[in-house]
Amino acid sequence: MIWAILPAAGTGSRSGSALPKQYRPLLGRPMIEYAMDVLAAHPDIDGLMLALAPDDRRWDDITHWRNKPLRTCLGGAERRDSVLAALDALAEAGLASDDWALVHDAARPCLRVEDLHRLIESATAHPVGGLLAGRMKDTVKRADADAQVQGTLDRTPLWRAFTPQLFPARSLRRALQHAAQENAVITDESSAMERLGLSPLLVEGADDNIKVTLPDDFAFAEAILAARGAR
Ligand SMILES: Nc1ccn([C@@H]2O[C@H](COP(=O)(O)OP(=O)(O)OP(=O)(O)O)[C@@H](O)[C@H]2O)c(=O)n1
Ligand SMILES: C[C@](O)(CO)[C@H](O)COP(=O)(O)O
Repeated sequence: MIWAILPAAGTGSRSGSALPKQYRPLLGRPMIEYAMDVLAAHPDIDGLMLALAPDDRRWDDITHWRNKPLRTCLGGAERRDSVLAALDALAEAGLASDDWALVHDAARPCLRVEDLHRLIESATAHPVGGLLAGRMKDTVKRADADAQVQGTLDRTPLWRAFTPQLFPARSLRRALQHAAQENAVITDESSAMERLGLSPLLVEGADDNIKVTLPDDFAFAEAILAARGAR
């Protein structure tokens, strides 16, 4: 089974939104619903698990999303903790040894079906798992505290990590437990696996799989979705 985990317990403080950004409407629909639709529609995804803020009651009476089971759990202080809480909740419900966890930011509404399909095909055939990512196309500078260039990096081996990130659920849970015990700074699931010496597979995905982070990103995401015919 593949469970889609959507960490959605953040406040979106960088976005300037009065609402938690994952619920800010895009073309009239809450942002989170775009990713939920794509994930729930994929035949290989068996259910959705949302990690939510303590005061988030939006999903209390919703048990399915597009005919897939929808579960919720209480998220944590950091994204890492929210993903681990979702894995703990799935484990309590009985994680099988061959279950997979596909973690996708609720703040990435523009996920393409074809990228999701390619990730599932590639990552489940890889001994570690993998993640959608984009090759670095710009020249990359390293700067000092005053934003003065200190050097230029070779961009050839550099990629930008996106989500979804797809790993065996039990392995990912152990990796995140380990990171939490060491209070390691974990900003994505792959880095938790990397800390154990594992090398996840990078699966190239579309650059328009943006994470809505700053105020200007809302209009950018709406333009991407509108160009695909969302209304
Ligand atoms: N404690 C947290 C923090 C973040 N997230 C989720 O992780 C995703 C990516 O994180 P980010 O873009 O950083 O969201 P926020 O933490 O809400 O944004 P900010 O850092 O601007 O407050 C978002 O869907 C967010 O809801 C979460 O589930 N639990
Ligand atoms: C997981 C992620 O989207 C991969 O790029 C990113 O690390 C999330 O970072 P954030 O600071 O929690 O938005």
